[in-house]
Amino acid sequence: MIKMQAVANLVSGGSSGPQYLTGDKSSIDAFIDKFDVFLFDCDGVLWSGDHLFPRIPETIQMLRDKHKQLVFVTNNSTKSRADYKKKFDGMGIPAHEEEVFGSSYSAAVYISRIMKLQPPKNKVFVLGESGVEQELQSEHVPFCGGTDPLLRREMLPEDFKHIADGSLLDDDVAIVLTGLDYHPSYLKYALGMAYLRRGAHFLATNTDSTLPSAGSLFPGAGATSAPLITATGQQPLALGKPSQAMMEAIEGKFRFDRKKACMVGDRLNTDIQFGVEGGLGGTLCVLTGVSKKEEFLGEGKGVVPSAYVDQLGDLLG
Ligand SMILES: O=C(O)[C@H](O)[C@H](O)COP(=O)(O)O
Ligand SMILES: [Mg+2]
Repeated sequence: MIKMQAVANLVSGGSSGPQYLTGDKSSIDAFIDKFDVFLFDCDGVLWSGDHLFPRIPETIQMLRDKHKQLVFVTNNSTKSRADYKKKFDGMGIPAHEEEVFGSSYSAAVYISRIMKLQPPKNKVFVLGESGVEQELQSEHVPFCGGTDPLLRREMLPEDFKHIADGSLLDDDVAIVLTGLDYHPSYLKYALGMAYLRRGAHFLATNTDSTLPSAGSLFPGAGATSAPLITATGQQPLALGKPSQAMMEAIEGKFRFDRKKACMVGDRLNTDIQFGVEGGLGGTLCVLTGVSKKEEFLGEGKGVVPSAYVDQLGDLLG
C-alpha cells in the first residue's frame, strides 16, 4: 500500500520538504542511486544500546552489493574503532574497523595532528571511558584520569588541600577532554576544574545532551562537560558531529565527493546538521532514535533532512 506522502513525493518530485521514503520502493532506489558514499550514525540508527534494530545487517550488505562506500561516524566516545569492530561482528553487521570514525578518534587526531603540543606539557586529563584512552594511545598522546580506578572514590577532606596546593595535580597536563563518562566523580570534576583554571585547553569529544539506549533516553556526553562549564564559565571545543573539523578529517581520510555523499542519522542537531553544514548531497533522518518527525515537518523548521524513514531497514523496501 503506497503511503500518502509517497504519492505527494511522486507528484511534487520531493520538493515539498523532506521526502518520506518508507514503503516507496521506487523513491528509495532513486534516493540510494544518487549517492556513492553513506556516512552512518550508530546509536539510534543501527542499534539502541545492545538492541539491534530490524534488518540492519541486510541493509548494510545491500548497500555494499551496490558498491557504496560506507563510513560509520559515531559521537559515542566510550568505544574505540577496535571496540566498534567487535560490536559489529557481535551483531552480524558486515563492517571494517577502518570504516569507523568516532568522536574519540576525531579528538585524538585533532590533538596529535592539529594542536601538536610538545612534550612534556602535552598530557590530556580525561573525563570519559576507555574508548577515549585507546584512541589517544593510537595517536601517541599521553593521558591521565579517565578509567583510573584511583579516581573512582569519594572526595576526601585532604583532597581539597592537595588540589589547591597543586600536589595532586600533574604539571604535564595541558588539555582537559570530556566524553560520555559512566563513572563521574566529584574528585574528577575538581581535578578537571583545577587544570582548566591553570589554563589547560578545554575539549570535548561531543556534547550530545542525551544518549539513546534500550529504547529510551539517558544523560549524554553533554552531561559530562556541563559541571565543568558551570564551574569555570568556559565552553569546550567539541570535536564530534556537527563539528566541521570532524567532516574535514573524514573527507581527508576517506577521500570522497561531498555532493555524492549522504549522512544518515537519528539526531537533527548533530547528524543532520553535520551533513547540511558539510554541504553533503543529502541527509536521511531515521526515526528510531532521538529526533521525531514533528521536529522537522512543517513551516519554519531549523535543521531539515532531505528525506526520512521510520527505520533504516526500510531501505530494503
Ligand atoms: O551522549 C552521547 O555521547 C551520544 O548520545 C551518543 O554518543 C550518540 O552516538 P551516535 O548517535 O552519534 O552514534
Ligand atoms: Mg545517533
